[in-house]
Amino acid sequence: MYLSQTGGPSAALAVPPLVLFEGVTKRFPAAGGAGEVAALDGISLNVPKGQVTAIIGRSGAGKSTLIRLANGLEKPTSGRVVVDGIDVAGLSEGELRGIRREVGMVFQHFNLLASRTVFDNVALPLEIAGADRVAIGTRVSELLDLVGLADKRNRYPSELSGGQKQRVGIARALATGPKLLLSDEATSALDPETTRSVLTLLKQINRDLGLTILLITHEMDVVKQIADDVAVIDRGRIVEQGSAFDVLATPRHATTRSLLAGLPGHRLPDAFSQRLSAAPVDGGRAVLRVVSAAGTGSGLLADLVAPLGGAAEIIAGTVETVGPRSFAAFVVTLPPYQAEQITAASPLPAGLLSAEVLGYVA
Ligand SMILES: Nc1ncnc2c1ncn2[C@@H]1O[C@H](COP(=O)(O)OP(=O)(O)OP(=O)(O)O)[C@@H](O)[C@H]1O
Repeated sequence: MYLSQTGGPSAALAVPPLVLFEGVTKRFPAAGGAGEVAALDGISLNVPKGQVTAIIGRSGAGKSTLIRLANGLEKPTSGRVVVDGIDVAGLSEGELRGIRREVGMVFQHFNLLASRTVFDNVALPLEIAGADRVAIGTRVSELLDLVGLADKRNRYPSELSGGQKQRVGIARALATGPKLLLSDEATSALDPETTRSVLTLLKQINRDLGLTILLITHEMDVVKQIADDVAVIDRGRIVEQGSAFDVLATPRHATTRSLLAGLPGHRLPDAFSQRLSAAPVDGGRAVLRVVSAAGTGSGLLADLVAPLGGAAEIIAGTVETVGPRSFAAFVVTLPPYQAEQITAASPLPAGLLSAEVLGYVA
C-alpha cells in the first residue's frame, strides 16, 4: 500500500513550454538490418520556458535520442518536436542551421577542438554564423568572463582541467545567444566538487539569462542541485514526471524507485532487505518508509514522531534538499497494525507526504 500527498501541480503545468514533444516516436534500423529498434515510443513532454528540466532513465532508455531531437540532430519517425513555436521535424538542413543558433549543446566529453585555443573554440559558432572579427572579440570576452576563464583565453584544451574544459564548452554553447541549452551528461566526467561548481554556473546562467535547460543525467545529485522538473524515461516512454521535489521525495513508478534506490533515504539497510517478507510475520514488525516535509518550520520531529507512536524504531533516515525545499525520509519498524493505520489514513497524518509499507520482518 502506498499513499502520497505531495501531488501539487508541477511548474511544467504553469509555465508555457519552450519545447514541446508531441506523440514522438523514433525508430532505428536494428543491427544486422533485421527489424527496427523503437528508441522512443509515443513521448509527450513539455519543457517549460526558463526552467531546468532533467531527463533521467537507465542506459538505453532513449535519453540521448530525445534531446538530439530538440536540435534536429535526429528527426522523429512520427510526432512533432516544437521548439519556440517551430516544428523542427519539418525543417530543411538550411533552416535547421538557423535553429541550431537558438539551441546550444554541452557534451560529457566537452568536444573541444584540440588545435584551437580557448578563445578560438568559443569563437567557432560565431565564425560559422558569419559574425565579424570585432563582434566576435567582444562576445567571446564577455563569455569567458561569464564562465570565469578570462585568464585562459590563449590556452589550449590540453592545458585545462576537466572543469575548465566544460566551462569552455558552456561558453561555446552560449556564443550565439541560444534560448535553449541541451546538456548531455555534462558533469559525468567530473569529480564531485567540480561537478558542483559547473552546476552552480549552469544554474546561474539559467537564472540570470533566463535560459531554458534540458539535461540528461544519471546522477541524482545533478537533479537535486539544479532541476526544477524531472521526467523519467523507460524503454522509450515517459513513465513519471513532475517537480524535482515530488519525484525525488515520493517516486511512484517502479523505474523511478529503482533509479533512486541507492540514495540514503530510499535504501533499506542490507540486513533488513535480506529478511524482508511480503506478508506479516507472527509477532513481527512492519517496515515503513515515511517522507515528511522538512525545514518548513512545521515542527518536523513532532510531526514525524506523533503519527508513528512511541513504538517506532528508526533504522535509516536522511534529510535531502532539492532546490529550495527539503524532505526527511525515514525507514522505521513498528507493529503491523500501527503501520496499517498510518497508510490507511486519508488524508495522511499531518506532516507526512507519503507512507509505504516496504514489507515485514520477524
Ligand atoms: N543511430 C542509432 N542506430 C540504431 N540504434 C540506435 C541509434 N541510436 C540509438 N539507438 C538505440 O536506441 C535506444 C536508445 O538509445 P539512447 O542512446 O537514446 O539511450 P540513452 O538513454 O541515452 O542511453 P545511455 O544512457 O546509455 O547513453 C538504444 O536501444 C540504442 O541502442
